[in-house]
Amino acid sequence: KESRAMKFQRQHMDPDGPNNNSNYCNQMMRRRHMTEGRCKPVNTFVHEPLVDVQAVCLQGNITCKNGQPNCHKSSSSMKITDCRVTSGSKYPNCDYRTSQKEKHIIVACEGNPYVPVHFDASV
Ligand SMILES: Nc1ncnc2c1ncn2[C@@H]1O[C@H](C(=O)NS(=O)(=O)C[C@H]2[C@@H](O)[C@H](n3ccc(=O)[nH]c3=O)O[C@@H]2CO)[C@@H](O)[C@H]1O
Repeated sequence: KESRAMKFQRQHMDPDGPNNNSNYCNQMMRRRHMTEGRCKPVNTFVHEPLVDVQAVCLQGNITCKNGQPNCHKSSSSMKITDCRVTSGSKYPNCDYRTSQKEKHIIVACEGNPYVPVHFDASV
C-alpha cells in the first residue's frame, strides 16, 4: 500500500520539471495516475528539490483549509505548475490548463518522520 508521504511525492513532486510545454499537465496528470476513474480537478506540481519541500514542515504551524493545525507555509516562493481541468475536458480524455507560477506553498505534514502528506494551497 502506498504511504501518504509517497502519495504526496507522486502527486506533487517534479524537481526536474517543468518541460515548458503546454501539454505538461496533460502528460503529468496521466503519468502520475490522477486521471483514473475521474479527472482530478486541480493539482500542483512543485519544481524544487524534495529536501526543500520536506523542510517546509519545519516552518511554524498554520491552520489548514480543513481546520487542522498541521499546515506549514514555505518561507520563500517556489517554482510550481498548477494543473486545472478545462471546461471542455471529458473523462477519460482529461484535458488540463498548465500554469507555471512562483508562489509560497502550504502543505500539511504528519508522521514520524514529520513529512508532507497533503498539498493545501499556494499563496
Ligand atoms: N491538515 C491535513 N493533515 C493531513 N492530511 C490532510 C489534511 N487536510 C487534508 N488531508 C488529507 O489529504 C488528502 C487529500 O487529498 N486532500 S485534498 O484536499 O483532496 C488535496 C488537494 C490537493 O491535492 C489539490 N490541490 C488543491 C489546491 C492547490 O493549489 N493545489 C492542489 O494540488 O486538490 C485537492 C483538493 O483540494 C486527503 O486524504 C485528506 O484527508
